[in-house]
This record gives sequence, structure tokens and C-alpha cells, in this order.
Amino acid sequence: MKRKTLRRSSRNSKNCGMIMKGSLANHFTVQLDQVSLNLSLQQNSSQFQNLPDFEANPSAAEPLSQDIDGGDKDFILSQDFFCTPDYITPEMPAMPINLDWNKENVQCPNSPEKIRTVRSKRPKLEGNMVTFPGSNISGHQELVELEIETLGTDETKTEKVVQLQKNHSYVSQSAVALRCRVMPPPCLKNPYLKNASEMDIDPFGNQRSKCAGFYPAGVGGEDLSRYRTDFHEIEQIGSGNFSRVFKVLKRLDGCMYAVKHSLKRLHHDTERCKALMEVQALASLGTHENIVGYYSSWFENEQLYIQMELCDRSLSINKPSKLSTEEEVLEAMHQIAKALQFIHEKGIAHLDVKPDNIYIKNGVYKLGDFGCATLLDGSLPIEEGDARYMPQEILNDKYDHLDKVDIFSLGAAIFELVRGLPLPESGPHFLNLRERKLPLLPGHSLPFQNLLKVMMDPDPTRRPSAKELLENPIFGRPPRTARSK
Ligand SMILES: Nc1ncnc2c1ncn2[C@@H]1O[C@H](COP(=O)(O)OP(=O)(O)OP(=O)(O)O)[C@@H](O)[C@H]1O
Ligand SMILES: [Mg+2]
Repeated sequence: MKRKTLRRSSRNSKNCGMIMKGSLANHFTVQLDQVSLNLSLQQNSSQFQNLPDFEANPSAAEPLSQDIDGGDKDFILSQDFFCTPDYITPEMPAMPINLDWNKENVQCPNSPEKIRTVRSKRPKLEGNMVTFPGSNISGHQELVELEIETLGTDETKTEKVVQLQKNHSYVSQSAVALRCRVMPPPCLKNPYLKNASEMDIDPFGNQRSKCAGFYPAGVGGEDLSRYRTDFHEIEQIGSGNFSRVFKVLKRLDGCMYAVKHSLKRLHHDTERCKALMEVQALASLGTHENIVGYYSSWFENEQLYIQMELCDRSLSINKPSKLSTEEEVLEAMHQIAKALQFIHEKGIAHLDVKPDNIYIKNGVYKLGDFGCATLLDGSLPIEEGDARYMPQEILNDKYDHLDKVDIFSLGAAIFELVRGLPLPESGPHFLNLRERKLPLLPGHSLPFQNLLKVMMDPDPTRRPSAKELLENPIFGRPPRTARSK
């Protein structure tokens, strides 16, 4: 099979779609990157020849006719060829069986400007209704219904393709989806990965058409929902200020995941880029036992979806905590300190360490919610996390020791978990905590309380780094010693 490229633009609606000349009684395949259209014509297709526009301007169709003449061939069509609804030709298992293919002089379906687009909600009519499976963004099938109406007198019978669309936009969802499949969306530079070269990041940079849209999956509608198609939603397992998190079953692999949806619709690129920072931080980190696993992400209905490893629960102060003994608290602290050492070594600060963002799975503690993550070198914007866990320097807009911000927050989070009371958001107690004046923690060892104090020191340089914290002898202490006061 030969493959040829059709470079003719379909922007001009007069360049009417598939001009199928000659021997299209056969089977041919049109391939366009991932899009493969198999057209099986069971009848002689000479009815497509007598196109007014083609006759008026035969040269316009020349490349096509050159390519198609000769029977069975493969074609690579340019993206533009499919970018107008005229040329949305979903994968077709068969042509309508009740079309009269022997009629001569049948017009090609008109261009979008000329046809009356019927947005009909009426049920399927008998007769010339045909259903073609199309493709949605994620590669799954959706149905596009084309109704062939016969109009006019007997001599001048014309066929009109009426596209039934669920939404009221002019361009069908399948058109948008197909376009998205035709040209890959932009590859974004991950700011957390300093060493990636431009070419590695964006191999399609020169070819990308702006019409492909900045994000591929923003077309909306249940039919095109990657979330609904790929996952079965079990239940909501959490919510934050910006998102809701669901436990889901992935249909294909039968495994459970957590999927986080942003609550707000992200209309603007700036909002989307900001939301993407969380994904990019997670993705750049790779895997670590104490960091929630990241699988994939996508935009849908202008919301960001993040597929993550499913954990059992968070350590939220509002949920029943099982951190009843100092050993358990130290274990949580030790594991999250390992996560912090890992991310700090990669030049990233979390900036929102708190019990809500520490999850537990099978006894393993995992740091999650990288929505505030930034670079330690200050080269990215800084969005501080929950003020209850922020040290004074952040509240004073001093960002010189961002790794130590995480240490303070971890100390504050552990302090909260041990006390079992929510930290204050303001007031004298709030200030005391930032001046190293921690109330005594009855039932807890002095070394442990001193460690919390040093982690929450007002001077960030006096706080231990994550590495130093992990080297603290308290973590190697036998449990019995830990219990002795
Ligand atoms: N992977 C996960 N497994 C289990 N539960 C999760 C997971 N991710 C999030 N959750 C639950 O959902 C809650 C909200 O998630 P997350 O903190 O990521 O949302 P957010 O809107 O960014 O929150 P915030 O208000 O802290 O900014 C978490 O506190 C936790 O209870
Ligand atoms: Mg959170």
C-alpha cells in the first residue's frame, strides 16, 4: 500500500471533501497519524464525480485525483483536510445500505456555510438513518449520527447530510475530538525538570497547528468524557479548597485509583498552567515510597483531572487518627521526612505540609497535594499553603529557606496530631507557636518535644534539614526508651 499526503487545505469549503473518482468501488484506507478511516464502498461511486465546484475548478481536486486514481491506496491526509465538519468522516464500517448508489449527478454534501444544520432532538427516523461510530479523544468510540434526507423532485433528488449534534455548537464534538487526535497538543515545558532540552520536550513544535487547541480534552460532554469512559466512580473520598477526590475503578486494568478533579473550571490558559504545576511537580519527582504515586492527568470540561495512587485516608485532624503512641507519631514523621529529603534534593519545596496532605496506605505514610510545590531556588512563583502550618518568615514574604518551611510545617503538623486539637489560625497561641513557645505535651518524651521545638524554630537556619532530621537519634531509639519520660 502506498501512502500519499494530501496537502490541499479544506478551509475553503468549496474544496468539497472526498472527491472519489474512478475506481472507488474498491476498499481504501485513509490514514492520518492516529486517525484511520476505512471506507468500504460497496457500489460504484461515480455519483461523487459531478461536483459543481470540482467542475468549476478541476485543478483544485487534482492532487486528490492523482492520489486516488489507481484503486486501492492508503492516504495520509493533512490535518486541515479534516478540520471542517464537512470532512469529518468517522471510521465507517459500512455505507448506508439503503442509499441508491446508482443515481447519477448526486451532489456532494454541501459545505457548512450552505447547509441547514438541524439540531433535532427527535428520535431516529425510519429509513435513511445511519449511525457511524466516530472517535473521541481518548480513542474510544462515540456515535455520530448522520441522517440522509431526500429532498426535491424526482429529477433533482439531492441528498442532504444532516448532522445531529447533542450540543448546540456549530462544530460537532467529534470534529473537535478528531482534530485533537490529528495534531498532538502542545508539550509543555516542565519547570521542575531543569535539564530537559526543548527538542525532547516538544518534538511536534514546528508542525503544531494552533487550531488543535491548547488542551485536547476540553470539549466537554459525557460522550467525550475520558473520566467516564476510563473509570467507574466508586465514591468521593476527600475534598479540599480546590478539588474533590474520588475513589475510582479503572475499567481497563481493574485497579483502584484516586482521581482528583479541580472544583473550578479553568477558563484561561494562565489558570490551567497554574493548576498544571501540581501535575508537573508530581511527574518530575518520579516514584518514592513516601510520595503519593502519580499516573496521569488530563483536562476535561476545563477541569484538571489527576489520576493518583489510592491511599486509605489522610491524617486529617478531623478524621479518627490512629497515631496514638509516640512511636507511631515518630514513624509518620520519619517517613514524611524521607519524602521531604527526596523532594528537597530535587530542588523542590512542598509548601503545604499538613495532616490533610499526608496520606496513609497499608501503614506507609505518603506526602500528597503538590498544589503549592515550588522550586527551592525561587525561580517559580510562590504560593504559600495553609497559614496554620506556615512559619513566620513566609508570612513576612521571606522566601530564602523554602526547604526549612517544610520542616516547620512538618513540626507543626506533628504537634497538631499529638495534641489532637486543630492549630489556631491567628491569635496569641498562633504567635507563640512561631516564637518557639510550645505548650507541654503531656505523656511525650522530652527529646521528642525538643525536636518539635527545634523544627519550629523561628530562625529557619536553626531548623534541621530533612537529612539532618532523619539522622536524629530519636528515630533509632528503641520503643521502650521512647516511652520513658
Ligand atoms: N491519593 C489519595 N488517596 C486517598 N485520599 C486522597 C488522595 N488524594 C487526596 N485525598 C483526599 O482528598 C483530600 C483533598 O485532596 P487534596 O488535598 O489533594 O485537595 P486540595 O483541594 O488540593 O486540598 P487543599 O485544600 O489542601 O489545597 C485529602 O485531604 C485526602 O483526604
Ligand atoms: Mg490538600
